[in-house]
Amino acid sequence: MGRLFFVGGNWKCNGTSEEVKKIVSILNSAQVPSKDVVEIVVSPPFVFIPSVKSELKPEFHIAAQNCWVKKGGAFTGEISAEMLLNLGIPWVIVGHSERRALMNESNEFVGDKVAYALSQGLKVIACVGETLQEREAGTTMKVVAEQTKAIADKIKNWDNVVLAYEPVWAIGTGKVATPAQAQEVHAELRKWLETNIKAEVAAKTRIIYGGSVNGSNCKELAGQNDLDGFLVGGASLKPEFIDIIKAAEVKK
Ligand SMILES: O=C(CO)COP(=O)(O)O
Repeated sequence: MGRLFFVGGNWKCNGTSEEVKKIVSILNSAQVPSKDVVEIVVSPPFVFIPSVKSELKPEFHIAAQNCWVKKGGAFTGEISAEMLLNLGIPWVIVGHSERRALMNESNEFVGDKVAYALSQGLKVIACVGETLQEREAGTTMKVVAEQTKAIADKIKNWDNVVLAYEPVWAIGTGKVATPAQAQEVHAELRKWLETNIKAEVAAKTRIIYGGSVNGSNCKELAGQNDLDGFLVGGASLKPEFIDIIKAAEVKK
C-alpha cells in the first residue's frame, strides 16, 4: 500500500502572535514519529507564516489556507500561489468547506484553484465533504463525487494531491464521524478514483479525514483501512495535536 500517513493542522483564522509562539514551542518540544511514519503540516494564517516557518523544526511543513485561483495581479486581498512558492511554502489547502460556504467557492472554482496551484509547483490538500442535509438526504457520495470530479476534470497528475474528506456536520461541532462512517466514504472515494482516474491513483492518493478529530478519537479512526491521516482544526491549536500525530503509529 505504502501511503505515508499525513496529519495537517488547520489553524483557521485563529491566534495572536503570543499564542502562535506558544503553539510553536509546544510543537518544537514534542517527540514526533519519524518522517517515514508521518508527514506533518501546519497551516497558520498568512500573516504568521514567515515567523512560524522560520521557528518551527523541520519535521513540520507549512501549508497556506488558501491562494488565488490564477496568477497574481490586481486582486486586492488575495495571496498568489507564486508568492507562497517564493516564500518556500510547499502546501496549500484548497476548497475548505468554510470557503465553499462562506466565500461561495463553487466546485469549478475549486477545481481551477487546485489546477493552478499544482501547475505552479505547490502541493495541494483538496477538501470535499457533504452537509448534514445532504447526508440525511442520502446524497453524500453524489456530493463528494461531484466535488472530486470538478477537481479531476482540471488536473492530470495526482502525485501532489492529498484528498481531505471533511463532512461539514462534523467540523467544529464535536460530532465526529464514526470510524465506520469515515471508512465508508473514504473507500467510496478510492473506488471513485479507481473507476474514473486509474487504479494506480486510487492506490497511491492519500485520503485524510477532518471533522472534530481529537486526542481521544484519533487512534480508532486511524485504524481504518482507507483513512490515511487527518486534517485537524480546533485540536491542532492544543497539545493534543501531538497525540493525533502519533496516531500514525497505528499503521506501522
Ligand atoms: O475543518 C477542519 C480542518 O480543516 C476540522 O475542524 P475541527 O477539527 O475543528 O472540527
